[in-house]
Amino acid sequence: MAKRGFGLNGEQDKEGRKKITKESFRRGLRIFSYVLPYKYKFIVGLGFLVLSSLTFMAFPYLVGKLFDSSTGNASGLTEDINMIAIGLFLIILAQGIFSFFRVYFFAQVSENAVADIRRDLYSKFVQLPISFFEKRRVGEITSRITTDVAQVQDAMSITLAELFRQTTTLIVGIIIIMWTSIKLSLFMLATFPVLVALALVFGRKIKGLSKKTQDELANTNVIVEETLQAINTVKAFTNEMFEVARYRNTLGKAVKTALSAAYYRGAFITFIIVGLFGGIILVIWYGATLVANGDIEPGSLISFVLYTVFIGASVGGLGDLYGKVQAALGATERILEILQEEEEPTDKSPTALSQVQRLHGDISYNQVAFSYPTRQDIQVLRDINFTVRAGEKVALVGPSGAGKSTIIQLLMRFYDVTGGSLTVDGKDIRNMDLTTLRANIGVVPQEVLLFGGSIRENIAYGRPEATEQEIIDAARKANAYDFIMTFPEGLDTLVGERGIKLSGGQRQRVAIARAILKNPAILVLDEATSSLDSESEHLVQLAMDELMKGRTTIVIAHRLATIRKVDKILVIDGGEIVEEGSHELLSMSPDGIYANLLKLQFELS
Ligand SMILES: Nc1ncnc2c1ncn2[C@@H]1O[C@H](COP(=O)(O)OP(=O)(O)OP(=O)(O)O)[C@@H](O)[C@H]1O
Repeated sequence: MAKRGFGLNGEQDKEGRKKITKESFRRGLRIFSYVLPYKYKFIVGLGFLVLSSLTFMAFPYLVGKLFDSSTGNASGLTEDINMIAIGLFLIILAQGIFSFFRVYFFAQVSENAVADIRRDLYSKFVQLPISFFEKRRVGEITSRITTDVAQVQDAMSITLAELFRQTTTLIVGIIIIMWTSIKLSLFMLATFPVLVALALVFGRKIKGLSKKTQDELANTNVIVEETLQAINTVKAFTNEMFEVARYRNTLGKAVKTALSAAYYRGAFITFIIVGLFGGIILVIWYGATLVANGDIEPGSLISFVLYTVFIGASVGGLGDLYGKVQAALGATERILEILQEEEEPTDKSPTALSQVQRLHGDISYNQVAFSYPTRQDIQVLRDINFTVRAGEKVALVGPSGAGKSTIIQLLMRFYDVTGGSLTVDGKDIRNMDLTTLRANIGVVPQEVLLFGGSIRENIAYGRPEATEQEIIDAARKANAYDFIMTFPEGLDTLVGERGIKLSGGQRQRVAIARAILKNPAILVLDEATSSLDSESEHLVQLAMDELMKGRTTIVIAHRLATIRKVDKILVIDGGEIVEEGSHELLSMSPDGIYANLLKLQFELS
């Protein structure tokens, strides 16, 4: 099951709707700050909305007059049937033109405002700390930027206009019918509120169900997303049918909810038809007796009935809109919650990267302890003490889950230490500018993920402003240039989706070229666990050696053969440093973990 919504509070139900209270409404209105830059267009759109809503109200009046003049009951301006018909036509024409401009202007406002919201959300997402993403599923985060924003857009363009139109119809309609005949109006209104109340209760139930249907559908999408992202795993485990069954199951649930929603929707429509038309028959019957008594003109009865239909339709529509406003308020709340999340303290100025101060690369871990924010009960690191002087090379070895990657994550300040301190060039990294720190660290990760663009773009990711020559030099140093040139499009070869798929060793060399281009003072090499063929391995190793020159390097080593030359090896186990020393020293103590790991790997190979 997807976790739903962020920080749902008491006023927000589990379906993500928001009770319409004064407070929630006031908070929801804050999203309209995004409309402010387009306020003039918004006001013009609003003007057309008022005009189109009001012109429409003249329609029943003129139809009544048309009827009166056809039966010879009219006088003055409304005597001429043709004139009234032309008037009617003009009104409809005006209504059509006003509606066009209303839609046009509101679309301009909502499309732009919504793009601004999406831009801000995205910019927020990429600047939020890693811990934010660990607490949520990707599908859930993307739905903020897609579904929730779409709901706000609906609210800004359609819902708001409809709300206004229906309310105007209701109020102006009631005023006009009162003015036409108090008696008939009172008769109509005596039957109407009952229908209104029932319609609202019904409407609410339906909104709840349709939201539930949407959520069930979202759950089915989560399965599609997850399995498509990990399609290799699904196939490797021959779990296709298992996934199909899982998907079918959730689809079944969605259909069940959708059908139950449809049942209520059908009943609602029946109720509206029977109830409202029944009401209209009553009004016509009573109105006919008034006409027979000479209390009102026949034309007025026709106008009255038309206004009653309008009023009825707007009441039905308002029930629908109530749910939409609720949903939009819920979506707004979730969007605003994200926009208020605290970003990482990186330097966002445009010159930040070009003016980064270069660090020496002295690193020191002082009694570092750490637990992940999502699992605070488990201490992943305890009492980690070591220093790496600028230019030195240190290797971290140890069993899987020992805490090696965590040690690196702390250096990147993806998380803050929970005990002790971590200094670079003698300064606690918590007091250091985050952009400076990260700009000085280059990472070649275990699993290199390339972006879907060209090889050139992927290398230039290390320094987007790099020149063509610098990119080529970096590719050469990384032993990547030769294989890149074997592709017909060279550096322009697309990788990933729709492009060429690079082998593990090739991807690593692209990542190395990227790191060379970044030219960091500190380097983190996370060795691939999967071994490459010896030719590829040799090329990668040479590229790594080139990359390490003159940089402080921390290697997470899985294949011990590659780290004999490092200055110091730290053996990590259970979140602690259990052995420390050079390869020669550690391999000499026969009972040591390192010596045993070495023996094990030797036997395996
Ligand atoms: N993001 C996370 N949230 C919570 N716990 C985590 C997280 N990442 C790792 N852990 C836990 O922290 C411990 C150390 O993990 P870490 O990835 O540092 O080990 P490692 O030595 O790098 O292992 P490997 O060699 O398999 O990569 C493990 O028990 C792991 O389950």
